[in-house]
Amino acid sequence: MKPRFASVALNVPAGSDTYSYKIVDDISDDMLIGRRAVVMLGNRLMEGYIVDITDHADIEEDKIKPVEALLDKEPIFTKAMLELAFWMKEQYLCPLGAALACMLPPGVKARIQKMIVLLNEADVIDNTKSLIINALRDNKGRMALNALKKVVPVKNISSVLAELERDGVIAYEYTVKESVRIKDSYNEAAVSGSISTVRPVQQQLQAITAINKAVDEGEGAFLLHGVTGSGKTEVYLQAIQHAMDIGKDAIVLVPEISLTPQMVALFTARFGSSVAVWHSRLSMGEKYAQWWRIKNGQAQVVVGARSAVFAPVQRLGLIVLDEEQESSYKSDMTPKYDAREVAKRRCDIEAGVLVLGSATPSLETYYAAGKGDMRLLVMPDRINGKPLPHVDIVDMRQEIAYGNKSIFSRKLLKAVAYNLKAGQQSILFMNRRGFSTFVSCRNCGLVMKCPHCDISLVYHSDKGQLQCHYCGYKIAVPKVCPKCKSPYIRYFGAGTQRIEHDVKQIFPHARVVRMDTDTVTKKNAHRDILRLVWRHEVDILVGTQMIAKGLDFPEVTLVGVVAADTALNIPDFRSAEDTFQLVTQVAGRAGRAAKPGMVIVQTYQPEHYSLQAAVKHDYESFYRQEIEIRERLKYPPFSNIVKISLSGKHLPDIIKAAEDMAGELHCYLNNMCYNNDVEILGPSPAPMEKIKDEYRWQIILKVDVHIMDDIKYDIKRMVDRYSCASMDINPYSML
Ligand SMILES: Nc1ncnc2c1ncn2[C@@H]1O[C@H](COP(=O)(O)OP(=O)(O)OP(=O)(O)O)[C@@H](O)[C@H]1O
Ligand SMILES: [Zn+2]
Ligand SMILES: [Zn+2]
Repeated sequence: MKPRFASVALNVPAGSDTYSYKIVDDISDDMLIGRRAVVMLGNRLMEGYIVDITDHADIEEDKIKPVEALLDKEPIFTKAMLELAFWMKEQYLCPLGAALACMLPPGVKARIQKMIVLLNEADVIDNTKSLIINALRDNKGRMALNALKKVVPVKNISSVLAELERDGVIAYEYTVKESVRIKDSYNEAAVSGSISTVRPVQQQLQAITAINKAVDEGEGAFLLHGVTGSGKTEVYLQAIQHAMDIGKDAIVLVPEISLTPQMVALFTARFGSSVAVWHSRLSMGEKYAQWWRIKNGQAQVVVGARSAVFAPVQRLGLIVLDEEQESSYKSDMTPKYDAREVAKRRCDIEAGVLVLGSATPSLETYYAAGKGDMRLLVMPDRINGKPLPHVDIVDMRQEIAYGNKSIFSRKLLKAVAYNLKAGQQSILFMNRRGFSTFVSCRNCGLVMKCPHCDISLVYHSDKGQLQCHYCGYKIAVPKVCPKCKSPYIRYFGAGTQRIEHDVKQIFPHARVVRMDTDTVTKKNAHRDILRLVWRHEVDILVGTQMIAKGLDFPEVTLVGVVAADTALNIPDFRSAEDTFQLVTQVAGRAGRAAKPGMVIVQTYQPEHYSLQAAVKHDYESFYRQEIEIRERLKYPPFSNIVKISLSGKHLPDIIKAAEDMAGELHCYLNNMCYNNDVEILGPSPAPMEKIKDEYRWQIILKVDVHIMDDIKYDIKRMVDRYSCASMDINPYSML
């Protein structure tokens, strides 16, 4: 037989994509490609993934080691998934092994143990050898290498073992332990609810028809732009049903925070035990079980957060991304992938149909739809002809001029009072948690900052603590200023705790509940709070982003955006877009059922175009103004952003590295005559200059979309030469 070699991808940070190993077993190529295997790299045993079988090796044949062991009974990656991984490697410049690793459930990573097996008890004179043989005999002829090393603590044990193996006295074996214990399969899907039938309305029907046709044809990409409460979910459900009817599978991605029990119940009510749920709150064992349910075809509908885009469905029909504008679809860890792009690519490879849905599409996506890269489906009306809520802007400067120093405008207070009286529910939205967002000394002006991060500490009233929201550092609130010893400590800036506190003072009889990451830490707390709201056992719900999107509470008629400026003032080119989206989304929680809704937006910049457009529910107008700015300033979608981050404990080193790298970049672009196609911003300190004792500098490149592929590998190579540097292509956070 001709020699065969496996190209094995390993999840190691640097180095080649694949390494060659000899195949010794008599197994067909098809049973090898996509299979997990144990191989030796240097003197380490590693788990790797066979991505190809060839008849030639990339190094001299006699230097090539054999594949030590094959894992699983059959390949775990399909050819399509391998192709997707190869694409990710090029797109995100990540190691091939890292791309493949994120397609497996976290628990699948094997713990590999090298075992020594005694084959015959030869008489030996060598002392070490007889020690080894005796030890093995005492252990029923089989020992893990590590255990043996403890019993026979000699330095040269490896070479002695090699001799014993050559003489046929011992052999090696590998035992592979999956690091998860498989518990009972996760059973969220079993709680099926009542199957309500919904009759789609005209605008839904048009969308459904178009998507279904594409699913039949196995090709197509859509942007479903439907206002809040227009019934997008029903479109997804019908399209999924259709895919299932013709024997295909569907993946539905939702932002982690929208993956509420309500959302899951909606899918399980419709599709029962065909649903697999995939989110970060699952334990490793649960994820592992779900993954295999999908892989084995027991689940045809996967509902999950970002990483569910890799769910191993067998016959992909449809991938839906709800709230496609959400930044959480972009991973900020290697591989730094964008689930929207991965979904698109996966659909192209596996003849699936992509549906991106949103009331406030990202600029990039809407631009792509405008160019014809995907088809635009519009649902301009709310279900049952419900009007969109009336939005009022309150100029907080005038409140101050009037002498109102409270965090609530007179208008908002009046509206809350009215709602309480009328027995209707209200939502107060604030996208910062804690009580006061910064604390300073009135005497010397010292601002209390985290000693590890260049960030103000946030006061948490329930614990009497100052906390850093980046590293978790906590201290008791100081009684006197640490610098000048003055007792006059002042608290500025309101967070959700403050809103809750003040609202309870003003309306002592109101039932107020707060929902943010501080109040949902306990298991089921999230569900319990939403249930209270659902049963109308709450009058006022105070919360962060967590309550801004997707929630469908019929009794909520008032939404107050307490400080629209917090999002607007973030130093990021997306801040206007984020603000428009946030205000539109949170406003969309109001007046979804019988009673009309009302929204009050408090701000110090009432004239800002993102707020003006949000007031009118005018996405188009916002888009036109924002896209013009993006084009003028060459921001995405008119360029690709490459963010090069440099971080480390020693600031001068970081600055030096940043300057050196910027010099190299300028020189490179000059030599390649790319000066007009790439703009270099910085080096400069990151907006958050220090986090967890690490200083952070950055260089931002705005790269013309046409030359990105020509230069990205060169830039990556430059960045890789600096151990303190990393790069991210089209990041979602510039902080
Ligand atoms: N054809 C229909 N007939 C009656 N009710 C419907 C129909 N379609 C959807 N609904 C109901 O309308 C409400 C709003 O729908 P849905 O939550 O899907 O809106 P959405 O477009 O996802 O909004 P958002 O962007 O705010 O999440 C839901 O309560 C849903 O059950
Ligand atoms: Zn002071
Ligand atoms: Zn900190």
